[in-house]
Amino acid sequence: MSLIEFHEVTKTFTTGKREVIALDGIDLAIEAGEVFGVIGHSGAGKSTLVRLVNALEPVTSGRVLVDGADLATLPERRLRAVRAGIGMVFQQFNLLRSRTVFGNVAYPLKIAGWDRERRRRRVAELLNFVGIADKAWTYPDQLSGGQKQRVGIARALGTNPKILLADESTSALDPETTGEVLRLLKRVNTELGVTIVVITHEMEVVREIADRVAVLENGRVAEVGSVFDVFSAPKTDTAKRLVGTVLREAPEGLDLERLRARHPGRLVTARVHEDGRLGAVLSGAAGRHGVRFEIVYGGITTLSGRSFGGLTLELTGEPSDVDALVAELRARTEVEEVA
Ligand SMILES: Nc1ncnc2c1ncn2[C@@H]1O[C@H](COP(=O)(O)OP(=O)(O)OP(=O)(O)O)[C@@H](O)[C@H]1O
Repeated sequence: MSLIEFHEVTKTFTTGKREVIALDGIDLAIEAGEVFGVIGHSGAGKSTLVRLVNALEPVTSGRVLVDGADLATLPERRLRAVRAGIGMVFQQFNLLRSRTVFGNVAYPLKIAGWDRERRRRRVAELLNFVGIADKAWTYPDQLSGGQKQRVGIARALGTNPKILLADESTSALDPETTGEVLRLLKRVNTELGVTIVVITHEMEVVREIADRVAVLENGRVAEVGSVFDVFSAPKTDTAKRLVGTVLREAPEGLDLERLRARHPGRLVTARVHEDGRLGAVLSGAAGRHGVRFEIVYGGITTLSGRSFGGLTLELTGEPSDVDALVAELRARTEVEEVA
C-alpha cells in the first residue's frame, strides 16, 4: 500500500454551461518517505490534484486513498483526522498579518486544542528547526519572502503531519532564497520523515529535491518515474519541453548558427553519463587517431547525485580518423551529428 493513491481519478468543474475536465483518469501512487514532484504547464491540473489529496474538493469519479482510507467514504470526523495529518505550504505564504510569527505558527495548534504551555514549547521547537527563532515576535510584513516561507513551513509542521503539500511554494522567491527553502524542505523530508508532494512549474525545484516526478498534461499523467530517468531521457513531448529547459545539451537556433560560423570541423554532441568516462575515452582515443578536438558547447550537471549532460565537440583531422574516433565514442555513449 502506498501512502497516497489515485485510482482512475476524474475531476470536472462546471461553470455555467461549460464543463472543464481538470483531471482525466489519474492513476498514481506516492510512497511514504519520498519527495514527489508534480510538473506540468499552467492548467494541466496540478493544483486540482493537490486539492483532492486533502479533500478540499471531492473527486468526480475514481478514488483517492490516503494511508489506505478512501477520502470520499470517510465520515467528517475521520476526514478531519486525515486532514490534520497533512500540512500545506502556499505560494503566497498565507500568513496572518495581524499576528506575530509566533502567533501564526501557534494558530493551528490553538485550533487543534493544544494548551498554552504545550503550544509555546512546540512553536519554539518549530522556529528553531526552520531557523527563525529570533523572529518570533516580528510581524510578517517585516520579513523577507524566504523568512515568510519558513514561517509557513513551521506552521504546516505544527501537528506533526505525515504529508506536506507544497503548491508552488518557492515560485514567489528569488533563486537564492528558493535554494534555502528547498534545503529546508529536504530536511523536513529526511530529518522528520515527512512525505512531500511538490507542485511546481520550476524544473529546478524538482531537480533539486524530488525523488520521483509525474508530468501532467491536460489532466492526464503523461509520464512518471525517477527524476533521473524523466529528466535525462524524457519520453513524451510535454516532458521534453518541460525538462529541456534544465540543461540544453545540444546547440539550437542562433547558438548553432554562430557555432557553425566559428567551427568548420565536424560537430558532434556526445551524452555524458555517470559511468561513460567520456573525458578519459575522448582524450585517449583522439590522441590515438590523431584527431584534434575542441569542446564548443554543452554542460554537465547532477541529477539525484548522478552526472548527466552533453558536450558538443568540434573534431578536426583526416575524415577517416574522425570516423574512427566517432565510432569509438559511440561504443561508450550516444553521439549525435550536429546538423
Ligand atoms: N474551481 C474551479 N472551477 C472551474 N474550473 C477550475 C477550477 N479549478 C480549476 N479549474 C480548471 O481546471 C483546470 C486545471 O486547473 P489547475 O489549477 O488544477 O491547473 P494547474 O496545473 O495547477 O495550473 P496553474 O499552474 O496555472 O495553477 C484548468 O482548466 C482550470 O481552469
